[in-house]
Amino acid sequence: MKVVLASDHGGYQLAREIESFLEELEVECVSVGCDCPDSVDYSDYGIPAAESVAKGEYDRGIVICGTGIGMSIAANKVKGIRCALVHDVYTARVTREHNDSNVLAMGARVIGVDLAKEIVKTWIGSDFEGGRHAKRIGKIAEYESK
Ligand SMILES: O=C(CO)[C@H](O)[C@H](O)[C@H](O)COP(=O)(O)O
Repeated sequence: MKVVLASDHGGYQLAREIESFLEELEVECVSVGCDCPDSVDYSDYGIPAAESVAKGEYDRGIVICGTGIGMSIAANKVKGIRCALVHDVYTARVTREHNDSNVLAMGARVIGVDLAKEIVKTWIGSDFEGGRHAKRIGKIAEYESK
């Protein structure tokens, strides 16, 4: 699996932790910034990261800002992206199983490093169940293509 990782300044430190953690998990990860803790705009990093997932350059994306909200709003503007803002392990699993989320957003000012790692591990390791859920996300895709 190939994962693209993006953050703003609010998520910069946590993104570094997640980058190392993905390496431990032997998941290929490419960080597309930001590259230092100086103030930036989450949209400048979240949108290109989401676009690269939508284009198929990466299997999944992880986007991190202060609350995860800005990043999730930005990523979900990209056609084909189902970005889930997750701050607990249950949601991390269910958003893969039910929503087939292809981008994970987290807020570095909301959760700690250990929980973020658990979320990432669970989200990476959970699979879409299909069935009734496929019909539902199909309706979203249909709306998106209007
Ligand atoms: O979009 C956000 C809020 O929903 C992110 O948390 C940003 O990281 C945050 O707005 C950045 O705030 P700052 O005061 O500019 O550090």
